[in-house]
Amino acid sequence: MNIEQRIQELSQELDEHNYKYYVLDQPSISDYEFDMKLRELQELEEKYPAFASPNSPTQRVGGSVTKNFRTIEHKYRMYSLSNAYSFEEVEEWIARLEKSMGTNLTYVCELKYDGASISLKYVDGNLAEGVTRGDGFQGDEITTNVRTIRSIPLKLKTATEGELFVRGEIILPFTGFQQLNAEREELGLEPFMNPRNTASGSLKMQDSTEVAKRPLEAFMYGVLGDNLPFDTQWEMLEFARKAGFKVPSAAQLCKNAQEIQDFINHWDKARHDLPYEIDGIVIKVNEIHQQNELGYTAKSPRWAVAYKFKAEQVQTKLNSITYQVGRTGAVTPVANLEPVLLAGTTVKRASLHNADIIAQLDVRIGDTVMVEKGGEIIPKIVDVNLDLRPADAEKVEFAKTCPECDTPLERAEGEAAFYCPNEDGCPPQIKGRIEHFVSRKAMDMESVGAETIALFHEAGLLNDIADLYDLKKEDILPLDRMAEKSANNIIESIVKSKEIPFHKVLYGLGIRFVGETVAKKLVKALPTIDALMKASQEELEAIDTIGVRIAESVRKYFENPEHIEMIQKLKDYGLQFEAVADENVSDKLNDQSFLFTGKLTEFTRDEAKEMVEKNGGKLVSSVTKKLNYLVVGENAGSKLKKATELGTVKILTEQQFLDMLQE
Ligand SMILES: NC(=O)c1ccc[n+]([C@@H]2O[C@H](COP(=O)([O-])OP(=O)(O)OC[C@H]3O[C@@H](n4cnc5c(N)ncnc54)[C@H](O)[C@@H]3O)[C@@H](O)[C@H]2O)c1
Ligand SMILES: [Zn+2]
Repeated sequence: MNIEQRIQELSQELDEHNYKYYVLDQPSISDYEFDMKLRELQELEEKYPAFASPNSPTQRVGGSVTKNFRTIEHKYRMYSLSNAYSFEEVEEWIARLEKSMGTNLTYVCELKYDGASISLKYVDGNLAEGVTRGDGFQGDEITTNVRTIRSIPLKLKTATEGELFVRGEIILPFTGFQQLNAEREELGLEPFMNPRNTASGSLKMQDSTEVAKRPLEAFMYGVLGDNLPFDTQWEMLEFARKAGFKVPSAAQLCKNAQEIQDFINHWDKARHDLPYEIDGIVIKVNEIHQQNELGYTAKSPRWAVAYKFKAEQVQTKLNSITYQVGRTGAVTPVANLEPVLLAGTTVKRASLHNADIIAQLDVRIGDTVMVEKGGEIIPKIVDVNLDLRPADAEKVEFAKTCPECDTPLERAEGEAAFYCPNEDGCPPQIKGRIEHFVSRKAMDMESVGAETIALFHEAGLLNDIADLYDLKKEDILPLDRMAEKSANNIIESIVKSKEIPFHKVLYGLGIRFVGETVAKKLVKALPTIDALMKASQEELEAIDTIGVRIAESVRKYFENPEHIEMIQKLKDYGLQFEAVADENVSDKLNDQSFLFTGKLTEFTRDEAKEMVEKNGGKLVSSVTKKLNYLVVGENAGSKLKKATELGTVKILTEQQFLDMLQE
C-alpha cells in the first residue's frame, strides 16, 4: 500500500470510530488504539503534507451535531486537546512554550474528567442554554436535559451582566454507573459500557425526566465572556466556584516541570480513589494574555496539553471459569485468575459477560490473558496472549447445566445470555426474587435483608414471596442469630408492606422487563391486577412505551398458574392490587424532592403538597443535600439562605413550579 492510500484508509477508519464514539456512544476499539491510529495519521501527514486533507480527523474535533436537537453555533469555538503519552512529551511541550514565551511561565494542572463536554450560556446570571461540543463550531442544544443536573446552577450566585459562557464536563460517578447497570441487568437490558459513554448518551436522550434519573454531575473548568474579572486560569477556577459551580479542588498551580511531574505522579495513583473516572491531567498556561498570544491549532489550544494515563492492563493466567446465577436465572461466566496487582488492587476475578464474548476471544483455560480496568468496577479480559498458550490449554465449553440446580440451560433466540429455566427450584433465583420483592423501591421491608432471606430459605420457611406473609414469630425465633427484637422488626415490616401501593407491588413481583417506570405505566393504563391479568398482547402493546418484548413477558408471567395462585394468596393476605383512585396523576416529578418556603400566593400549602404527590414527587421538611427543589414564595428566609449556600438545591418561584407541571 502506498502512503496516500494508507492516509486515506486511516482517515476513513478514524471517521468511522468517531461516529461510533460520539454519535452512537458505542466505541468498538479502545481509546488507546484510537489515539495510536490518530497519531500514525498525524505523523504521516506531517511527513507527507501533500496528502494531508483539511478534513482529516487530525484537523477536526471528532463529534458532530445530531438531527434530534436544535443546532446552536458556538460563540466561542470548542476545541479538543492535544495529547501527551509520556512525561517526555510534556517536557517537549514546555520547552516549545518557553522558547517562545520565556521561562517564567506558570501552569495550572487539572484533572481531566472523562465525560462529555458542555458549554453553558448564562444571560444576566440565568442559565439560558446548554450545548454539546458537536463538531466544535456548532453543537446540540440540550438545555432541558442540562437543567436536570443538580450541580449546574440555574442562577449564578455572583451578579453578572450580559452573556457568560461556562465550559466543563458532564460525568457519571462510579456509584451512579453501577446503580444504572444493576437496574438494566434486572430489566434484562445490555449493561452500559463505561461511565463516559453513559454520560454522553444520557445527555442526548429525548426525555428529560429520564435524564433526571441519571445521577450526572458537572465539573467546570472554563469561563468565557467580555470583560471578565480575572487574568489567570487559576482565578478563573475560583470565579467559577464562587458562581456556584463544582470545581474539584485537586487543581494546582505549578511553577516548573518538576511540580507538574509530581502532580501527574500523584494522581496516577490517587485517581483510583476518586469516585469518578479521569483519563489524564490537563496542563494549562496560567496567564490568559499568554494563552491568547499562543492561540490555537485547527483542533486544539497551543496553551494546553492533556497527559493521558496509560490504560491499566496486566497479564495473568486464567485458572478456571465459574458461573453465577442471578435473580432472573441469567447465567454469567466469571473468570478466576491468578491473583495480580492492577490499578492498586489485587484482582482475582474478571468479567467475561457471556458465551459470545468467550467465543470471540477464543479464551482457553490455562491461557495468559490481558486484563484491563476501564471505567467498569469489575475488570475485564480484553485479549489473549497466544504466544504463551500452553499446548494443553483447554477450550471453554459454556456450562450446559445450572451450577446451582443442575437443570439444563436455555438460550432464547437473539439473546446473549443463557438462562436456568428452573425458576421455582433454583435457590439463587428464589432468594433473588425475594430480595427484589423486599427491596426499597418495591415493598421496602427494611428489616428483611439478604442474610435473613437466606436463613429463612435454608430453614424451609421461605420458598416464594407469599411465604413472607405466613411467617410467624414463633417459627423464626428459634433460628440462629434471631433475637426477639429483630424478629419483631421483621414481622412489623412485613405487615407494614401491605400498605405499599399497587405499582410497587407489581414492580416487586419481578416480572422480566418490568422495572419501576414500566410498572407505573402499566398500572396507569390497567389499574387493577385483574385487568392486567386479562389484558391481551395487543392491549398491552397499545400502552405508551410498552413494546412487544415487555408485553410478551407480562403475558407469559400471568399464563403461569403458579403465579396466579401466588397472587391469589397475596391478595388474601391483603396486599394492594388496585391503584387508589387517581394516585400518581403523572410521574413528571419522578421521585424528586420538594420543599415550599415563604408566603405562597399562587396556591396553598395543601394544594402544593397534593400537586407534588400526584405527580410522583415527594415532600421533605428541611433543606439538606437530598433536597432537589426549593419553591420560594414571598419573604423566604433561612431555608432559602441555606439552600443557596448548599449550591445543590434548585430554587424555583411558584410560577416556575407550576410551569414544571405544565411541561
Ligand atoms: N475508542 C474510540 O473509538 C474513540 C473514538 C473517538 C475518540 N475517542 C477518544 O476520545 C478522546 C478524544 O476526544 P476529544 O477530542 O474530546 O479529546 P479529549 O477528550 O482527549 O480532550 C478534550 C476534552 O477534554 C475535556 N476535559 C476534561 N477535563 C478537562 C479540563 N480540566 N480542562 C479542559 N478540558 C477538559 C474537555 O471536555 C475537552 O473537550 C480520545 O481519548 C480518544 O481516544 C475514542
Ligand atoms: Zn438453576
